[in-house]
Amino acid sequence: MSSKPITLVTGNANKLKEIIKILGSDFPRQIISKDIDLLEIQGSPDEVATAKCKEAAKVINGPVLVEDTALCMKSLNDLPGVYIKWFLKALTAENLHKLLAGFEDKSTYALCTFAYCEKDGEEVKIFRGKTPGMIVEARGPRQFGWDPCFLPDGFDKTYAELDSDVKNSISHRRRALEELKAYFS
Ligand SMILES: O=c1nc[nH]c2c1ncn2[C@H]1C[C@H](O)[C@@H](COP(=O)(O)OP(=O)(O)OP(=O)(O)O)O1
Ligand SMILES: [Mg+2]
Repeated sequence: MSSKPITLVTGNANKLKEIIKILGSDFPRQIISKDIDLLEIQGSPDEVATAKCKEAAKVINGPVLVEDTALCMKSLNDLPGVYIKWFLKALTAENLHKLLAGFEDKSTYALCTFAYCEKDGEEVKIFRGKTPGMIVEARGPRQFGWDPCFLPDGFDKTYAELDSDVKNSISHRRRALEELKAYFS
């Protein structure tokens, strides 16, 4: 495996902050970030992350890491899934819970999919993390996406209400990064 710095490509500053915090100072590879809004295809979370990674590898001459986050509602057969960004944009966090207004079952899981590739044309490695919970009316700071609407199982606070260290200890992103850390160490 190369020891070149890894370029993390994301247009989302909140994601970047969490990833750097979770990886911590003992991660063996240097991470540099690049803010490019990559084209996102339609498909499964793995397909979306893989396509993003290949796209990033074409732009960056070296190791690249990308991440895609999906929010999967059981009553909607896992939609909005990878399309959550557009649903959130259209509805805002204030109205997201209304998607499930006609359904008893509010259970939803957050899924984080990282895709890593050494360079353009090389195999793409996938790392996944999932956190189960449910959708509630927005509560807490409106700082990061759907955080105010997601109540992780076992907690009485939404992601937005939880201390960031607590979110980072149980989040979909944390769980995916544990897999990634295991691969790189
Ligand atoms: O932990 C999270 N807590 C709350 N909201 C979150 C979280 N993680 C992603 N999100 C939001 C951002 C975007 O509205 C959608 C995922 O879409 P997604 O394409 O992965 O993110 P993005 O386009 O903002 O950044 P990127 O440039 O890395 O693709 O869910
Ligand atoms: Mg995106």
